[in-house]
Amino acid sequence: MSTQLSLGEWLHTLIPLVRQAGEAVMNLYDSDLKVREKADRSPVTAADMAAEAILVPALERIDQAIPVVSEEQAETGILPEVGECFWLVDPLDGTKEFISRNGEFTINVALIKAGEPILGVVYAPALDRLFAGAKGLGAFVEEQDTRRSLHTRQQPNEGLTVVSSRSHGDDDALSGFLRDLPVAQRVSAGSSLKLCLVAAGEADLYPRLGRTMEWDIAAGDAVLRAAGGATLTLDGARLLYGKTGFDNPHFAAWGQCN
Ligand SMILES: Nc1ncnc2c1ncn2[C@@H]1O[C@H](COP(=O)(O)O)[C@@H](OP(=O)(O)O)[C@H]1O
Ligand SMILES: [Mg+2]
Repeated sequence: MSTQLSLGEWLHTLIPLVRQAGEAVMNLYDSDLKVREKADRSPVTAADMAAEAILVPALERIDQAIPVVSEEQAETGILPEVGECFWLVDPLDGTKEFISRNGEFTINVALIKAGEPILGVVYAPALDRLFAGAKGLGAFVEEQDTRRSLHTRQQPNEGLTVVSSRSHGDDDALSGFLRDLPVAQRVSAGSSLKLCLVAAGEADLYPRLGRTMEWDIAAGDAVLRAAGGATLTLDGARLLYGKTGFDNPHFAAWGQCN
């Protein structure tokens, strides 16, 4: 990694940038949105584009040596060659939640090194929650003008709180996956917030048995790992990033796994 900045300095630089992208998204939240459907049939709006237009040039300016892979650029075929170290950006994750105006959408920036998400910032501007974390530095959330550190929790005696997608059902597969686990309750949430809820000890498990792309989850996964959690493939291996095509296999994100 050629950057002169440490992970702590990167976090310090990124947080105002991600907040700025969040402001641009919120400026469009109450407007009359035009929604276009992409090739994968997921929606995209002017808010996705506005946030990307802030994040991508800023990251490239700070360190030209680190390639940036961003969702909407990837959709138009702009995919840089990535080496050991690169950025993954989802300028608006949970676009469906943004369109239905339930607040559960996020701006996501992650730094990948050797297949591992080593730094991530996830901002939910409508909820006033910004999650961040980096390898070796731990994880934290900023809300209501205060910052507190985040840790995953031990599995409660009464059973697991399982969080799953609000908009992308994988119900049969999910029920099968959960059949032999001690589930106390199931909750739904949009976007990468699910990973952050596990990082914050507000949930214990997020199984995703449907399609996701690396930029959807890398920042939330970085926060989760920094808070003590793990994201595993169904074979039990740690999920890796920088895969051909940037799509993910099915996975389960755990607060604590034994
Ligand atoms: N069939 C599919 N192909 C590609 N991505 C999909 C998909 N179904 C869901 N997703 C991804 O899942 C994300 C939403 O996750 P969730 O269901 O957990 O809220 C979407 O992110 P975007 O909103 O950034 O497009 C979208 O990229
Ligand atoms: Mg997106």
